[in-house]
Amino acid sequence: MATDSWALAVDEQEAAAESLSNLHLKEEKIKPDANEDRAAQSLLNKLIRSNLVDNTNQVEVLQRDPTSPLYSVKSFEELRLKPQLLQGVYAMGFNRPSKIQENALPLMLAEPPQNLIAQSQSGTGKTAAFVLAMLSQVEPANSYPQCLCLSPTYELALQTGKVIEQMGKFYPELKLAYAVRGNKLDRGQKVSEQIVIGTPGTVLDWCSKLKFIDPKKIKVFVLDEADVMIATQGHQDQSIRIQRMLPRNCQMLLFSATFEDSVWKFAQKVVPDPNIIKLKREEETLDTIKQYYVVCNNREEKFQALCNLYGAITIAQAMIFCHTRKTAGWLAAELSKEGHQVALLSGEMMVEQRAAVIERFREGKEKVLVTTNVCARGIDVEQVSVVINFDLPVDKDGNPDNETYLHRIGRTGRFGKRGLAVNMVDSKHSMNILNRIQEHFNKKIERLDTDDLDEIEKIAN
Ligand SMILES: Nc1ncnc2c1ncn2[C@@H]1O[C@H](COP(=O)(O)OP(=O)(O)OP(=O)(O)O)[C@@H](O)[C@H]1O
Repeated sequence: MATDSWALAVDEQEAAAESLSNLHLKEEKIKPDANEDRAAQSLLNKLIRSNLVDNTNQVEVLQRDPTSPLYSVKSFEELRLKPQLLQGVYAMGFNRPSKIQENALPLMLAEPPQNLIAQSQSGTGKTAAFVLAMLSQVEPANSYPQCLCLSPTYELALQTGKVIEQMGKFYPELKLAYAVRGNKLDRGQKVSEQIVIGTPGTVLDWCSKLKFIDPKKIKVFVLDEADVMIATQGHQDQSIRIQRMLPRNCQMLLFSATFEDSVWKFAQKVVPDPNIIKLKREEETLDTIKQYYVVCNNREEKFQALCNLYGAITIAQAMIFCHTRKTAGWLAAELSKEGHQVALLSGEMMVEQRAAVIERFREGKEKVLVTTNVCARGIDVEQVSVVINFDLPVDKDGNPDNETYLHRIGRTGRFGKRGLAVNMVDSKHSMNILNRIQEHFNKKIERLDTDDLDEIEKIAN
């Protein structure tokens, strides 16, 4: 997150300078902080995802009881799900369990139910897994909450709710309630729905102050997106307070896309005696990428160099990365003035708007996408074969951000597709950054003269 907060800080500085010059001192703009951005990123990923993220890495399983046999399933039938649920799974187009589901589902559906902490990158099937676990444990004849799921934001709760509704489609007696801000019940009323999904603050109120839910009757407790959750002030404490109200034999499940120390500490507080499942991210490499750099003196020259390259890069689809929203906005506008069709993906846009832009890009309706690092993080657009670093990625201290560099232009070995990366260098400082990136990966980055048409022709092929 270091880079993100750095870029946000740069944006804030720019915005501050702007507002000073406009003498709008009192109308201080409220900017989304890095945490909100993390939740937005997660939502964005959900909105644009239509498939599982493939992963060939081995799943690491740490069982609470190492002597019990390790089960994994290769089909949904093996799980002996209720027929209505199996029907729901197939209606969603799932033919077989994903890698993480192969191991997580037997553990979650075991008798007695087991606690679980699971970590794997976004899009690997975690949500579908815990939704299935909740739906399997519910007794529809009982009209009170039995499964409780915490999500970091209202929007993320709605997304998970949709999955519950889809998967439970053939289970009409099963009902779902949303414990989110603005969803009001009358005093003294009780929630009759069997599954409750909500944000920590509201769920805590519903369980304690307002007593809409009897926490002692909860059988399955899910804490989703733990990494996003703990990034929001107060959510960690609220989640722990909710967990403390649940019965001892309640099944506790926690999911996270990343696993920093802070997430791990939190997970251990809310999930006693856990089984642990981890799936590493697929490694990315620069082996199949041709890397170049272009020397310029300032932003205008970088723009000119980009225009020279434009014909060559638009043979395929390209992404252009800038450090701040402001540069990205400026660049997209300049390119448009030159008559180039480009799309802009910026942090100022609503998440839904961002999703629409990415969707158009994915469908090939847009060939060039200008964006900032913060905005593009975590978005995998596989067909992109050209990446332009209009600004090189740096961290908050101005050092090269190698991880982001690799993530922007690298490919997972399996796809092995060829790619092209062009880095714009406009100062001694950025040349130094480039050299350090080169050294770090021990991969040569060639100089490119964008006035030399033959050379440009060569890189495009
Ligand atoms: N077994 C499966 N077979 C095919 N598709 C699946 C399967 N499980 C999940 N999917 C689909 O793959 C996509 C990603 O799944 P899911 O949302 O469960 O992942 P996730 O790990 O929870 O991601 P996130 O961390 O973003 O919430 C969804 O579109 C989902 O419908």
